[in-house]
Amino acid sequence: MLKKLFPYIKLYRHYFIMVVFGIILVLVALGASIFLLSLSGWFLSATAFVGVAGLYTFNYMLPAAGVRGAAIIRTAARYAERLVNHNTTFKILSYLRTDAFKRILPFSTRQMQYYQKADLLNRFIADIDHLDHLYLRLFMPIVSGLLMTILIYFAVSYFDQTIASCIAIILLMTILVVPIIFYQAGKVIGAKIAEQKSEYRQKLVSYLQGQAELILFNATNRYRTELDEIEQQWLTNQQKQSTLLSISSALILLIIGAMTLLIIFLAADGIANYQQPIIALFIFVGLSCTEILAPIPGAFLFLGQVLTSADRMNDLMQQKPDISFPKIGVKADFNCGEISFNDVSFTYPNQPLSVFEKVNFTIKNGEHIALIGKTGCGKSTLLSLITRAWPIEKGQILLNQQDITQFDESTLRNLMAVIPQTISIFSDTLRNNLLIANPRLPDKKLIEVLASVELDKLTNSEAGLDLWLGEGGRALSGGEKRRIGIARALLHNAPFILMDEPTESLDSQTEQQILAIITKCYTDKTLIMVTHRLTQHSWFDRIYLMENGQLSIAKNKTV
Ligand SMILES: Nc1ncnc2c1ncn2[C@@H]1O[C@H](COP(=O)(O)OP(=O)(O)OP(=O)(O)O)[C@@H](O)[C@H]1O
Repeated sequence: MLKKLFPYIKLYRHYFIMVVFGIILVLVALGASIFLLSLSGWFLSATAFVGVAGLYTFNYMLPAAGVRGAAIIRTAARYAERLVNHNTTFKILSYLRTDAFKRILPFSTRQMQYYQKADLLNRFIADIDHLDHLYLRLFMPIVSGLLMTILIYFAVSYFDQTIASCIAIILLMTILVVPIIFYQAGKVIGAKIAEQKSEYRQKLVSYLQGQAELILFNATNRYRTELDEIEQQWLTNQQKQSTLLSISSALILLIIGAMTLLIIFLAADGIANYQQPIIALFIFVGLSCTEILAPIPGAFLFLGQVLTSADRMNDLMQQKPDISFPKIGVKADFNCGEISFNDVSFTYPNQPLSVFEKVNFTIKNGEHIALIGKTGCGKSTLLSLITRAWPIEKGQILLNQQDITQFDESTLRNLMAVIPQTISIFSDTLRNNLLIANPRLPDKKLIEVLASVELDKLTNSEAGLDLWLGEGGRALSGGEKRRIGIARALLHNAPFILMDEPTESLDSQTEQQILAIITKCYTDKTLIMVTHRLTQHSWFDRIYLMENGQLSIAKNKTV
């Protein structure tokens, strides 16, 4: 169990001072609370005991001031404790989220494909949130409970050693034994809740994203029923967890009640030795221990949930990236674009058949290449090997005679502009959608490039480059999205251009327009275009056919 939680417990060392400060404040708040109740109990008993005669002999002022002081300290310490401890938790959670995000950023496509987007989101939000129980619900109550037990022991033993020992033993046993019982009782339920929450969120996201298809195929109700079933199971488990929580509170009350009876019994035994109001003080110390014990069983009830979340985060965070880039790579020549594949073989993980076997070809600077082949023959895969989305199994890919593994990530990205099959439009302005390709360009350049891809009508509106695109913005047609992709590639201004079916699913007129833009804009770049329909074949220097894991030249301009 500790092994699973260790990576998260380790994080507390970054916030050591705040954690210690938090513990001190909890102790002050608990101490003030116990002192307040015990003193009030004693004060009431003492005043009743002295009766009217006490009006002249009893010092009312000092205990009353003590009660007031303890009440003020308790309120202030409780407030400060909440402030400090919640602040520490937020800091730890944000550190954890940032750290988790940094770790998954370098993951390869292979590693990312095992996680659905909704699952990742759930790990980042719900699982990390569960880990906050570790500090506020587990660590804090146990540590403060143990320290408070020691303090109470020394305070009460000033009056009576036996009663002090009795309180300390009962508190200690409760802090050490009760959590184990409730951890065992809540382990399975907690794990199920964490899993069901994740499953529900993933299904809900798919349900919302696939609304159009579900409605068209009349499958909304079926899907909704599955969703409701998971929700029902989740609620049932939450109900069981709440029942256990109530039982734990009842058990603590029972323990406190039994302890108070024992204190009365022990105090009554030595009644001749005490001033009578002191007995009330003992009783109220016992009763006020509820504050120490109340959060403990609940904390362990949630431990199963915390452990499942820790498992899910460990699974993500302990992976090493498949693809690593050197921190300082070799220098690249940005004025040349020559690419070579030397005996490159590649098989997708856990697949029986390889996609390529010993593929060899060289594309010279400025050449334009079309790559054709049947669906599923591996055209897109070939492009993704050049971008290092997947690690190659055997062979070598060279860009300007340098192995691609020797470039640092930023240099490799600056060497190539990629136009993928699906162009992502971000929910942002037209300007920011273009600047992802090159953040330092002035508006003038953006407008110029938009004009060259025949998208100037977008900037003709009043908003200009501030036109909002993506969700909630102006919906772009398929052809317009492709043009945005081409504009980004132009702004990136790299020697290699990789295009994955840039005219797929466009009507023939738009296709002609897009191809005309490509042939006009990329004349002096080295270009590889994956395509199914080859309409501008005279423009290409060579056409490669991919078949059975091999590349062959289907047409050569010079032949
Ligand atoms: N992530 C993956 N894991 C396992 N196999 C994959 C993965 N991606 C693609 N494949 C398989 O590898 C083969 C080549 O896929 P690829 O997408 O490169 O083909 P393609 O020629 O580009 O197809 P299309 O013309 O339909 O886009 C296919 O059989 C595909 O099922």
